[in-house]
Amino acid sequence: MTQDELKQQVGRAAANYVLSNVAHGAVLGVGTGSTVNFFIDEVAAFKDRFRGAVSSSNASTARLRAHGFEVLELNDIETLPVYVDGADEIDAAGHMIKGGGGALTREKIVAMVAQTFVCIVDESKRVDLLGAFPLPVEVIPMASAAIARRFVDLDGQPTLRVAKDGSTFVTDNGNWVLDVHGLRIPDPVGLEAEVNNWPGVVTVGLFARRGANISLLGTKEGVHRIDY
Ligand SMILES: O=C(CO)[C@H](O)[C@H](O)COP(=O)(O)O
Repeated sequence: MTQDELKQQVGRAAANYVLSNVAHGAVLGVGTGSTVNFFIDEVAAFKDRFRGAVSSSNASTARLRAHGFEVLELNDIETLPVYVDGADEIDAAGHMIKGGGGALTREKIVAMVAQTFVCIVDESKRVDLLGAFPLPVEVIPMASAAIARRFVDLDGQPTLRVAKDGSTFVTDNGNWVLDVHGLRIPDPVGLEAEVNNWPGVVTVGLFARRGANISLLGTKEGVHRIDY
């Protein structure tokens, strides 16, 4: 199976999960990325079962709307039963690196409100130690060099993310992203707390304090569900 086929398989499994576990008329929390795109495409056939969705990015909002989903403002929602999102890495405790698509800040906000975080990944994302994937950090532009120096002090190699056209990548919130290579992260909860405290950091792409509750892992042998 190709990686895309594994992603499609978990997208379908996540659609089945929400159809079985989320009450009629509820609002869905929807993440960002190619795996989530498969989820959106699969769940769209059942959109009338839901009041709508809260989205974590402009890209997911556009895809949801193209399918006729109502996209609601998080400020108008009190509870979200489930948030479905992908990850760049996930460890045995459900801690994740996220932000490969640059949507980490809104993803973390929507995840904070949700009761259950369902992480959908193909098996290549499952790791014993976080950090082989460069850690995305959304920063206020004027702080980027100062924050980069702090990561160098931690033996990381930060690079400023560049868009496909060669310009500096800008998030949906108007900020920049540092991708920090070469980190080994044995204490993701501690590093998340530390980096969160640095002035100019908007969001660090460690989702550890609020990790996944469930992962649906796409493998050649089928989808494995892991509860944390
Ligand atoms: O965090 C994310 C976007 O900010 C994505 O969930 C993560 O990058 C995984 O993406 P994909 O499903 O395309 O592999």
